[in-house]
Amino acid sequence: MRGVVFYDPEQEKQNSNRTITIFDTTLRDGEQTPGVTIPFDKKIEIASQLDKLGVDAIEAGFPISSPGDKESVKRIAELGLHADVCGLARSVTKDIDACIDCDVDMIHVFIPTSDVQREYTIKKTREEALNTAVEMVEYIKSHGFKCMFSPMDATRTNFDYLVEIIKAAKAAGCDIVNIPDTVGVMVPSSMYELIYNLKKNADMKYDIHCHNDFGLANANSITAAEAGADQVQVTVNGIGERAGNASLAEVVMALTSIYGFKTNIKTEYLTETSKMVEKYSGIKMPPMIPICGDNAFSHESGIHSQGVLAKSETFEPGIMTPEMVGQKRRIILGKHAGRHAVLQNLEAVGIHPTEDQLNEILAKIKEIGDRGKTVTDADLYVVASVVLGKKGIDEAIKLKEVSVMTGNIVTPTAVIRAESNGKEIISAQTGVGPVDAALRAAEEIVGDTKYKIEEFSIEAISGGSDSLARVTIVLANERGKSVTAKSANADIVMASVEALINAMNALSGMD
Ligand SMILES: CC(=O)SCCNC(=O)CCNC(=O)[C@H](O)C(C)(C)COP(=O)(O)OP(=O)(O)OC[C@H]1O[C@@H](n2cnc3c(N)ncnc32)[C@H](O)[C@@H]1OP(=O)(O)O
Ligand SMILES: CC(C)C(=O)C(=O)O
Repeated sequence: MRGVVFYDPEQEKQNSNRTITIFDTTLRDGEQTPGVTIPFDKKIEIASQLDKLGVDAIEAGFPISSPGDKESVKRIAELGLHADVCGLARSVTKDIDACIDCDVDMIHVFIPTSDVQREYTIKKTREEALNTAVEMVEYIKSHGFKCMFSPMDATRTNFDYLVEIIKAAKAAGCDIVNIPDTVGVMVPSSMYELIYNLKKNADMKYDIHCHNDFGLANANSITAAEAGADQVQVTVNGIGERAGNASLAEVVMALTSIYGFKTNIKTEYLTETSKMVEKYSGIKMPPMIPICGDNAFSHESGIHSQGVLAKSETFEPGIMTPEMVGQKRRIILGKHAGRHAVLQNLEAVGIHPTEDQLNEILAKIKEIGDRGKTVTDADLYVVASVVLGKKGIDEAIKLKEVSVMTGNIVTPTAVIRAESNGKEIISAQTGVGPVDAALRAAEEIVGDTKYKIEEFSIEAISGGSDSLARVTIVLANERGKSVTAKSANADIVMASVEALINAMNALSGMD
């Protein structure tokens, strides 16, 4: 294991000889997140992205659950992906038949084995549940499909019974047994003991499926791999029932970067995959989530920024870099910033202040930060322009008027009047909505191919219909230089246009 005090080279050698396969269940357990339905076409896109990422298996859905789910599992199975496509089935033949109809590669059949679930859900005795499981595995195998068997709630199941049912499933031809920690009650030490003892008593290929009720899903999954599990079940961003599942990015990076295991994941696609699932599931990730979160490689504190600028490993793990996971390192300016960070951000856009100017710029940034604002690239440029007496804000684009027309029987249309380099310009555009129309019109002020909006996000700062809208825009010029600008306004169209004009002003100053 790397990055720990007690480094054990023998353990690292053993781990590096093992490839842990990744079974992704974003489209099945992930979609069981309360309130989440991923549209059909987005499921197809996510499946293709997961395949590009290199997951070994994709649980595409639960075909019996709805005609729509069955259709999407079938369509994903037809894509000809490199990953095995799997469908979920209860221990009833109609569920298995629905998976067979989809022509998946693998059928995942489950039956509750803990006393509480067995008695209160399927109402079968231990013996009846075991016999049903055997029948179902035999049914799947007789149709020529790969079979994964899950004794559901395995971690609350009597150990001797668990071994007995696993042995029976193995004898019936099951290819891999999944051990679900259905309600997330394990801790790493009990998980290690369970998998180690299962391997000893019922030698089999094992998969692990951990829920995050106590926040231990990732740790338990990794420990299961250490104890001998061959495969881990994960979801992108850890979405899933209740508190969710183990997170694909976090488990994969810990397995590979810390423990030295191999996986087939092309880690440079982790962040784009996370962003795709965030968008299509509607479950917004907090900035501080590991690996793919916006803050995962961001530094605002002056001491950290200075260290990272000198050598990134001072305040980053080093064994995992932003590039490895498709991220960017960001030096954020705010009330905690220091001179090194400000200087580097200015020099990156060709501004070279004197010592005194730098101190003045820093003081102004702290003033803005103390008012609770993050200082965007656009803010920094305006501050630097004023301090350096260089192209001031007076020469920038000045917004004079924004008017929009929208409704159910008119095409959304916007008119913008602005002054650019002393010349008045009026532009009008239509769009899919009022914000789109207004942004198109604003872009036209400088010529619509000069800048490209790389990112646009809008959020309501306070609740209610009178909430302030905060817009963040990342704008790039033809040479690939980009700036971030924000604006807040009670009117979403105004907030959007102001953010775009702020960004244009910052970029035009750098031309
Ligand atoms: C831990 C997990 O994530 S398991 C997967 C959970 N996912 C889902 O439930 C999402 C999709 N589910 C659905 O669309 C529906 O629940 C369906 C189509 C599967 C079943 O719907 P319904 O027939 O209306 O039953 P309902 O959902 O109310 O109850 C579940 C039934 O499945 C039975 N059941 C549950 N698990 C199993 C199992 N592994 N094997 C056999 N039967 C099972 C229950 O005993 C109950 O049967 P009953 O109706 O005879 O009492
Ligand atoms: C179907 C099984 C594997 C499951 O999702 C669980 O037990 O959480």
